[in-house]
Amino acid sequence: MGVKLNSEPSIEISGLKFNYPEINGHPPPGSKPLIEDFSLTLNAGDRCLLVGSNGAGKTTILKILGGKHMVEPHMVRVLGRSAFHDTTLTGSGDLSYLGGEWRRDVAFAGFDVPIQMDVSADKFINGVAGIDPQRRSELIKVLNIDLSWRLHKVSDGQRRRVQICMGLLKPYKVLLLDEITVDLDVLARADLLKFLKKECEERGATIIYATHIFDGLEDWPSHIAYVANGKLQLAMPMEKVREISKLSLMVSQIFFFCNRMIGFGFGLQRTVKSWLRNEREDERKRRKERKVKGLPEFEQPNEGSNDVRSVNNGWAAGRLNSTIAGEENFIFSSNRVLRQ
Ligand SMILES: Nc1ncnc2c1ncn2[C@@H]1O[C@H](COP(=O)(O)OP(=O)(O)OP(=O)(O)O)[C@@H](O)[C@H]1O
Repeated sequence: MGVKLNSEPSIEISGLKFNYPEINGHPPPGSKPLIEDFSLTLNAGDRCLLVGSNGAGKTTILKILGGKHMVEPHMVRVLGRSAFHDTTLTGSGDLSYLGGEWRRDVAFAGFDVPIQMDVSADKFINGVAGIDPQRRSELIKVLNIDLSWRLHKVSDGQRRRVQICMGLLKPYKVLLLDEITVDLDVLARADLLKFLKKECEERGATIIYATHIFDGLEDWPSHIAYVANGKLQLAMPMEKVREISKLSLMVSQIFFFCNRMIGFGFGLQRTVKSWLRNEREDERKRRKERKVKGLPEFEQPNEGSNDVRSVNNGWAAGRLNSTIAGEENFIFSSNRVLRQ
């Protein structure tokens, strides 16, 4: 799949393990890894949707890929390099990460700029040096930005568009998107998705997009990856998903795998919903079984593997690896917390 401009994969995740460390820099002793046995390979031109329920680990995976958390270099390679250890990846703009939570600042070219200050969109966008003027104009058009906007007076969605524009100014090779379209109106979202698809098809960019919003995405991804409880449940080209989905219509009980994809006909949203519903049912069953066994209904954080210290990682506190800034001080998944 994808535009094979380079035989080397753009993204290679092999046997990724990760756990968030505590204040002492280590994960709780004996705790189960949050991300485990995670492997995924994507090539130039691939557009991968990353789906999963709240708390599944999508943001964590994207942050690891964006070099914000340290993992062993062989576990995660972006453009053949370790995102955490090779700071030129983000510095050069080859790797761009746009986070989903509302953030007040934009980090661009190493500077933190408050995006709600009294400054015009023009100054903000045109103030970045070394950008191809044609690309800049195209982005301003795609995101329908009025350069005279004063950023402290515009709406959340308008401010968000300026933020996204800043994040896309450099012609990245790998783009990590963590639900960036929540504030956008339908038209702005559709135009942005179209632009991003073109970037993959024409320039061979690789995009991973974590989202819960499937409207208008039917024809967008080339691949889909479904994550649950930090584990990759499946990852495959969309054609294959469609094939299996069709097949599952004809033969209703093919095998477990297909059951996870059944919708009545292919519908991305329906398909993902059925995965999540199955996951929730499995979880309920597990909880029931635990109760019967006299165990606490919810798994305790330190149940599971014996030694996670060896697989951890550490935390890259304060590193400015993302195009849009913001280190989070919360421990819930990003979509579980209220925005500031
Ligand atoms: N800094 C942190 N320290 C400890 N645990 C964390 C931290 N950040 C997230 N977690 C935990 O990691 C798990 C996965 O969170 P993550 O944000 O990756 O999920 P997600 O799939 O992106 O969810 P959502 O769809 O809600 O955005 C959650 O259980 C969350 O509580």
